Amino acid sequence: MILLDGKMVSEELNLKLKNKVDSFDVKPQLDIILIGNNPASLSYVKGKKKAASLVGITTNLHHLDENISQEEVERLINSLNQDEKVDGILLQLPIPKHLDQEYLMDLIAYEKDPDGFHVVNQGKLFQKRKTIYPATPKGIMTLLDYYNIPIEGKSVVVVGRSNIVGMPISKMLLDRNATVTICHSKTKNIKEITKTADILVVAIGIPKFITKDMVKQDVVLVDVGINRVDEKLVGDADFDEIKDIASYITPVPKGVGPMTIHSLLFNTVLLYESKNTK
Ligand SMILES: Nc1nc(=O)c2c([nH]1)NC[C@@H]1CN(c3ccc(C(=O)N[C@@H](CCC(=O)O)C(=O)O)cc3)C=[N+]21
Repeated sequence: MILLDGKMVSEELNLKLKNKVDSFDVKPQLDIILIGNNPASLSYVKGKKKAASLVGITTNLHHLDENISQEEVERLINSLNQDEKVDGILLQLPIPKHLDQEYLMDLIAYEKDPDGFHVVNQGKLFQKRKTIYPATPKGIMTLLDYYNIPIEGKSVVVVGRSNIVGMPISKMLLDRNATVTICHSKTKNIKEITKTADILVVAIGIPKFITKDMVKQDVVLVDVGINRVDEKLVGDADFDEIKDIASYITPVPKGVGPMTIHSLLFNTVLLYESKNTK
C-alpha cells in the first residue's frame, strides 16, 4: 500500500506557489467571510489563513455575527466585488439557515471565486470550458497526478453527488476518459458497484461507510470524508480495514483536506494573475 500523502504533497506544492508569489510586487489577497462560530468552520478557516500566510497570500477575515441579516452579507460581498485589491472571496460554508446560500454564492463575482462554486464556473466545468475548478476535486486530481495514477479507461466509482465534490469530481474524471459511475443514498446493491472500482472516491459524510468487503484488491481509495467521532477525525472509509487491500489510499486527516487548501490558494493566484493580464 502506498499512502497518498496529501500533507506532504500540499506542502511541496505550497512551497512552489510561494516561490511564484515571492516574485509578485503586490501580493494576492483572499477575503474570507465566516458567519457564526461553528467550531469546525473556525478550525478550517484557521488552517486556510495559516497556509495562505506561508504562501504569501494576504488574507482578510470578515467574522460576522450568527444573526447577521441577508442584506448586510450582500452589502459586504458587493463591496468586496468592487474592491480592486481583492482577488478571491471565500464564503465559508455552511452558513446559518436564515441566509440564502445559493444567492450569496452567486453574488460573489465569478472572477473572484477561488472555490469554483459560482454557477457560472460550475456551468463552464460541465461544458468542458476553461474555468476555476472547485478546490476539493482539483486537489484530488492533483494528488492522483502527483503519484502518476492512470485515469484513462479506468473504472471510477464516486460515492456522493454533491455540488461541491461528487458531481464536479465525476465530471473531471470523465474528462480524463475514466468510466465513471455515481452512487448515492438511494443506490441499490452499492457494494456490487463499489467492488468494480479501480479508483473509488468517497464523499458521503458517513464515518467508515466503506468497509473492506466493498472494495476490490488493489483499489485506489480517495476518502473525502472528514467526520468527527469522539474528538477524532474519521474518514468515510475504514482506513485500518482497507489499507492492506488498497494499492493507494488517502489517510484522514492529512489526505484530501490539505490538498483542498492548496487548490484554494492555487486558484487565488490564478484569479490574481488573470486580473493582472486583463
Ligand atoms: N467556501 C468553502 N470552501 C471550502 O473549501 C470549504 C468550506 N467552504 N466549508 C467547509 C469545507 C471543509 N474544508 C476543509 C478543508 C481542509 C481541511 C483540512 O485540511 N483538514 C485537515 C485536518 C483539520 C483538522 O484537524 O480539523 C486534514 O484533513 O488533514 C478540512 C476541511 C473546506 N471546506
